Amino acid sequence: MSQSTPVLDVRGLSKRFRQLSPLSRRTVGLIDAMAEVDLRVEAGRTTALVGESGSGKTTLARCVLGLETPDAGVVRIGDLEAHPGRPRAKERAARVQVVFQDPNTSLTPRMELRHIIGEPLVVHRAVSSRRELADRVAEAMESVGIPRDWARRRPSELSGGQRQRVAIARALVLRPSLIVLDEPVSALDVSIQAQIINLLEELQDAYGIGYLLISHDLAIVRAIAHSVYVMYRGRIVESGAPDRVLTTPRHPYTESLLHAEPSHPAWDLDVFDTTAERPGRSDWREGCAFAGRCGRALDVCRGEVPADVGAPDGGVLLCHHPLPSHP
Ligand SMILES: Nc1ncnc2c1ncn2[C@@H]1O[C@H](COP(=O)(O)OP(=O)(O)OP(=O)(O)O)[C@@H](O)[C@H]1O
Repeated sequence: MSQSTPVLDVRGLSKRFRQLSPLSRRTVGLIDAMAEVDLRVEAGRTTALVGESGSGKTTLARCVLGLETPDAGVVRIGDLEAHPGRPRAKERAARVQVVFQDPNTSLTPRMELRHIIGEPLVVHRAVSSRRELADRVAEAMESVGIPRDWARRRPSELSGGQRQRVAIARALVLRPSLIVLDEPVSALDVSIQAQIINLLEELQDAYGIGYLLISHDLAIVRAIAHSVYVMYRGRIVESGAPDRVLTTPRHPYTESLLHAEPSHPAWDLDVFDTTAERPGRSDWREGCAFAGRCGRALDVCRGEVPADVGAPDGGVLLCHHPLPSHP
């Protein structure tokens, strides 16, 4: 993978949650939601994070956004460095924004668009006059294809695609270097999805924004990502260029995602849900967490945590018995 300046550089990020008993609220176990994650997003590029439900994608995104404090590791956004002892959440918020999956729930339905889009500017004291506020809001609206004279309209008057444009305008208004896109089109009609994807690409080209894309939809990852990281049970098991990882995966888990894709593009079925009970090893304490589900598992996979053996394109490959490069 290329080594230009990252807008996001995550090193050794780990987060463990306490599992509480629903009755006594006592700790009954610990969940390693994310362990020793390294990840980069470069300016003007898109890094995709894929993995089934419960693999830790949201936890990683929340740690990047400063909504969750990791137990260990460093999050660098440009030259701003945050770590558990110095989270720097407020400073981070101006540089990294997020677009959520469902604009119907992420936008307050009865708030006027000018207030929804302008709010981050007010909260971060990024403007010095009402005039400047109105201009910045109008500029953000225009950049996402919403007419500036819609400023007094409300989300309840808009279609799903228009609402997602508003959510993107709100994310853009502070001119962040990084935007986390959390399933940005999966709540939209298929006919609208392509328009929003095109818009995101245009904005990236115009402003050089880095995107961290979380998506279950590999077609979207193929369409817009420049690099892809595959997460399983809190660890990155494979990474690299999408046209290599998603055509000749080396990790058996990545291959299983590709096999699940054609008939079930959302692949969040129970069988691919890491939170579901299943036989075999399920964590990384003594060996590979995927060994219990892996057709290629050897004794070593059950007894030793795999080290990164390196993917052919310079990415990560966490596997004792990877698939051949040219099957
Ligand atoms: N606040 C929390 N308290 C306890 N456990 C949590 C918490 N947040 C996440 N987890 C656990 O951490 C693991 C990773 O969850 P996470 O939501 O990050 O996965 P995900 O890949 O984003 O899943 P999805 O695609 O379903 O959103 C899961 O086992 C989840 O149950």
